[in-house]
Amino acid sequence: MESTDVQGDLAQVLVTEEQIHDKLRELARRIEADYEGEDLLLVGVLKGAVMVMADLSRELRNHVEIDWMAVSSYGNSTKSSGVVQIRKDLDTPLEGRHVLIVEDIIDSGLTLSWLLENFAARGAASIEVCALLRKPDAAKVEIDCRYVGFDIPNEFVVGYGLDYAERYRNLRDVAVLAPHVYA
Ligand SMILES: O=P(O)(O)OC[C@H]1O[C@H](OP(=O)(O)OP(=O)(O)O)[C@H](O)[C@@H]1O
Ligand code: HPA
Ligand SMILES: [Mg+2]
Repeated sequence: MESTDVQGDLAQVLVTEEQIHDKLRELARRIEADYEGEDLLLVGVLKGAVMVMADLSRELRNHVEIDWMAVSSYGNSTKSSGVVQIRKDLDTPLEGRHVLIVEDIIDSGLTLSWLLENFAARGAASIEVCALLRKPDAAKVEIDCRYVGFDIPNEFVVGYGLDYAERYRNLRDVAVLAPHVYA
């Protein structure tokens, strides 16, 4: 039978639940100040950004709307296919809106670079990015990200929304996936 020992699949916890929540609180205070008096449209990138959106949005005390875009480029792999596929588009027109894209991770940067280009064509008043995690050593394109939670090493991580083959999204911490799981 397949192993059910989730902890045995993890090499090391990188960011704990508590560190995540402290950081999101800190980022929320900056976002509130930067968008004071503005209506903000938060756009979460499904599926990975679900946890960040849930926790960040509840920290914010200004008026916000929430919409979702579903894109995928990793499939069941630990490497980006480089091809971003839209699985669900926004319900909201971006024309004249202040948009904050909420992401779990910037790895190669290909997903966000594609999304930023796609959104720019829709006439938003402003577009910024908030990402909980970023891997500086994995960047294939540079992304201008105003709100970054943690810079992490170039290793495949799971938890807090991040998956490998759709598993591990429900873990509370962010951890490095043990190589034996995908080797
Ligand atoms: O910077 P990149 O190399 O493009 O990687 C980052 C993207 O990859 C992951 O999504 P994925 O395609 O795995 O879809 P998912 O969110 O449904 O897991 C993650 O949630 C980001 O959206
Ligand atoms: O390190 C990662 N883990 C899970 N999903 C991802 N998508 C891009 N990078 C990662
Ligand atoms: Mg994924």
